[in-house]
This record gives sequence, structure tokens and C-alpha cells, in this order.
Amino acid sequence: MKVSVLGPAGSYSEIAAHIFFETAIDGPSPELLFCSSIENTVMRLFEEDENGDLSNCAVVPIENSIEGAVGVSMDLLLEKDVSVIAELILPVRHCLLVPEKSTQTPDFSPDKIEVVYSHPQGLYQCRSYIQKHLKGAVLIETDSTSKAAMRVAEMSDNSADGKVRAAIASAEAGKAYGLKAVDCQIQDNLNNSTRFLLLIRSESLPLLKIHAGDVGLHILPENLSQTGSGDVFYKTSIIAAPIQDRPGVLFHILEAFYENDINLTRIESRPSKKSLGEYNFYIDFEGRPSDKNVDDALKLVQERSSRLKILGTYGRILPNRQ
Ligand SMILES: O=C(O)C(=O)C[C@]1(C(=O)O)C=C[C@@H](O)C=C1
Repeated sequence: MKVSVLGPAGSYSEIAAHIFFETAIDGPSPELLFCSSIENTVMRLFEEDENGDLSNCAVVPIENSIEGAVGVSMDLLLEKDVSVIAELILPVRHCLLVPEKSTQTPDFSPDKIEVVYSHPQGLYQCRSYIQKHLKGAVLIETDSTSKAAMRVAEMSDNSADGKVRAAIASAEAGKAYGLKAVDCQIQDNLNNSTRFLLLIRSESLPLLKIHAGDVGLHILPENLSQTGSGDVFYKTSIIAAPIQDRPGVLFHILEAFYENDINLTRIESRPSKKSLGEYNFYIDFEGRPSDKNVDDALKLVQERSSRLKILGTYGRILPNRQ
């Protein structure tokens, strides 16, 4: 089982992949294919890398509790033939990581740091901390938080300019690259969390339903979050493109859910990229297409949209990480 994730080792995407596969999915342990961007992580489902490796599943961040939607992942859900088979909410606890030798000067403190590296999400999620403790530092964006940690470790070994550098990344990334965490829990909100999706090629979906073994995956229902009555809490995600820009288009799409007594869990609009002011609506709701009310609602949404893409029906995997 090959699983593509944003790399290098120590990224939050890697942590999410381990939780998906080790705590909730019955199957062989995954071989992780580390990718240089979220886009490449999804592309790896369709195109081999330089070693001839193709992934069976991809793990992507989709939404953060502080910063909201991860735009590139949202766009890929529309553009690529992928289906969602599970979700996970990962607590994201950022650390300020510096090379051990920088901390050995007697007067070291975070305000001595001159350059800070992180993924844009990492920098946004720690805005208040940066404002307060790293005011004078130059901020440099990297492709992932773990790439930031790797870069700080490399610069510490190879750069002669004597600058004090730090990365904002996970404690796991700190361990992977031998950096010291001089501060932890530096995100603006202690409950910061990111929702990750597990994706497969849509063509694999019938195989997953009929013979889970053919895809090598079986999601254990006891590890999925449950409703009050003990049933698995299933969600469905769709993307609807309105027929034309006129008053009430979104209202009529949402009315289909209201009339069928369906609870929405998320609605987000993304530019269609065709012209300014034209949007696609991403809607997550409780239930699955085999439920009569969901089937009825989807028929109405189909009639009221120029395009309806059903991204998948899936359960939420319960993480054991705080
Ligand atoms: O950079 C990483 O470590 C990632 O896995 C990406 C990512 C994201 O894009 O949201 C994932 C979780 C955190 O929100 C910060 C960064």
C-alpha cells in the first residue's frame, strides 16, 4: 500500500497518514511516498514518480480551525478524479525549533532569532506569537513545516553568516532534524486543528466497496466517530456549480437540504476561475446517498446545478493524539 503525503518526514501530513493507517485501517502498513507539494501528493495517484512509484492513497490537509480552507486541496478535489474515503481532525501543536548550538549562548531567547521558516499555514497559525516574540525576524515560506525544519538544520551546518534561524513545525520534525524546541504550543489558539482527507482515484471506489481487499484497505467502523445511537456518523461531500448567476441560486441549492431535513456540516465557496464573481459551492452534510432523504436532496441539487460532483461518503477517524 503506497500512500503519498506532503514531505519531507515530520510534516503534519505524515502524522495524519500514520493515524489513518495505524489506528483505523485494517491492511498492510503503508509505504509513504513523500512529495514536494500538495499538488504532487494528489498527482502521485495518477503519475509515477522518478522511481516508478504510483500511490494508492493520498493524504491532504483541507481545512484549518484558524485559517480556514486549504485552497489548493479544494481545487484539486474539483479538478482531479478523486474520491474521499475518510477524514481525520488532527490537533496541530506548533513548536519553535532551533539548532542546539544557537541555544548555547548564555543570553539566548526567541527574540534573538533573525530568520523564521515555515509553511504559510504555520506562519499564519502563529501570527500572534510571531508578532510578540519574533518581531524583527524575516519570515520565509517553505513548501511544508518539515521542509522548514530540514532547512534550518542544513543552514546551521552549512551557513557561515552566523544568523540565528528557527523553524515553526511539529515536535516530530524537531526530532527528525535534530533541532531543539525552545517553545511549544505557539499556535494562536490552543485547540488549533487541521482536517485531513484520505483520497483514492475515483476508479478504485467500486473496488473498495465490493472487495476491500483489492484496494488493500478496510476502514474499521469501531474507529469511526459515532452518532448518539451508536451508528457510524457518515458524511457526504459534494461540489455544486450553480446554473447561472442570478438571485437565489445558493438558496435553492441549500433549500434541497432543508426540505429533506439534512444537517450541513460545512459550506464553502471557491472561485470557479472562469470569471470574477462565479463560484462553486463545496457542501458537506450528514448522511449518505443510500439514505432516502439524501437521495432526494441530491436529485434536487442536480436539477438546480450545472455540475454536481459527489466527492464521497466517509466516516471520521478518531485520533488518539492530543
Ligand atoms: O506543512 C505541513 O506539515 C503540512 O502537512 C501542511 C499543513 C497545511 O497545509 O495545512 C498541515 C497542517 C498544518 O495546518 C500546517 C501545514
